[in-house]
Amino acid sequence: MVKAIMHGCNGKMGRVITDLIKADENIEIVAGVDAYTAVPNDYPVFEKIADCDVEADVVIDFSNASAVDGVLAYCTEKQVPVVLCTTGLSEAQLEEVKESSKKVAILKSANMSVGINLLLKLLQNAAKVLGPAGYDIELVERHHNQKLDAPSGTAIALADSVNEALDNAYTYVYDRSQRRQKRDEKEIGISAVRGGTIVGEHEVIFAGVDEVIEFRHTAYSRSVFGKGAVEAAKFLAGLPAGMYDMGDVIQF
Ligand SMILES: NC(=O)c1ccc[n+]([C@@H]2O[C@H](COP(=O)([O-])OP(=O)(O)OC[C@H]3O[C@@H](n4cnc5c(N)ncnc54)[C@H](O)[C@@H]3O)[C@@H](O)[C@H]2O)c1
Ligand SMILES: O=C(O)C1=N[C@H](C(=O)O)CCC1
Repeated sequence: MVKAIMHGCNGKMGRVITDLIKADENIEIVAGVDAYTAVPNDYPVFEKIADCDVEADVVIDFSNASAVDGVLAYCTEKQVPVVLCTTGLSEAQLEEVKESSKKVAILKSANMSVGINLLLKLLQNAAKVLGPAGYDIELVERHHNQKLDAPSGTAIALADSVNEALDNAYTYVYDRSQRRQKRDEKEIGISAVRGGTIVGEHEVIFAGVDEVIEFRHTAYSRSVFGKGAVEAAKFLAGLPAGMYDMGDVIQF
């Protein structure tokens, strides 16, 4: 039985994962961490991860970028692998994730769903054909009105996947409002929409002369992320230091 600490246990994703793990006989939550503690839980909850003295095999993190430094410090010190799902990390934090992965197992993914992880691969084939053929590449993401970061971590991951297939020759443009010029051929435009309770939508648009090809992923519930995170936690527990991603968990 894998013992997990749920970091961000009282947030939207923390609640989804708590329910999923209750129904899974191979993993249990032995402790939670959340700055907001006014929620009844079946496991002990600590306000800060540094206060958590419960032994575990893995940490699952869905919290806030400001909390991630503490998660990395805890996991490297206690030698507990971590499934890092929080988005909106700074460049310095991304560097720290890399450094920490030399000391402990880290699985970082902006999106735990099967669909997005498949899309990351499919897009590379499309980009290799459509990029050199001169198709313009644009990305649109839509999320709920509570989301703090923009663009989504998934949008950045999709753009990175396309860009990697094109020898990283493209730059990202997030806002055209101050520009009075045509788009560059080697741009990926990334637009973010926020509203209501939209769980998560991503569109990757290849626009050519007289034709448009679009790839779209829609998450209808948070359980698509939750299921992936639980599988990732079971996969990561006990693994040596290193950087892992959902491609290691889902074998396509
Ligand atoms: N990788 C994925 O598949 C995926 C999917 C959904 C959400 N996310 C990301 O996960 C994060 C959380 O999403 P959410 O919708 O659950 O958000 P949320 O705001 O509903 O929940 C976050 C929880 O973290 C807690 N928290 C914040 N700072 C903390 C701290 N310093 N210490 C302890 N707890 C703290 C909050 O109190 C809250 O309960 C976001 O960054 C989001 O973008 C990733
Ligand atoms: O609800 C969120 O917040 C989500 N965040 C991730 C992102 O930023 O890509 C994944 C989708 C849901």
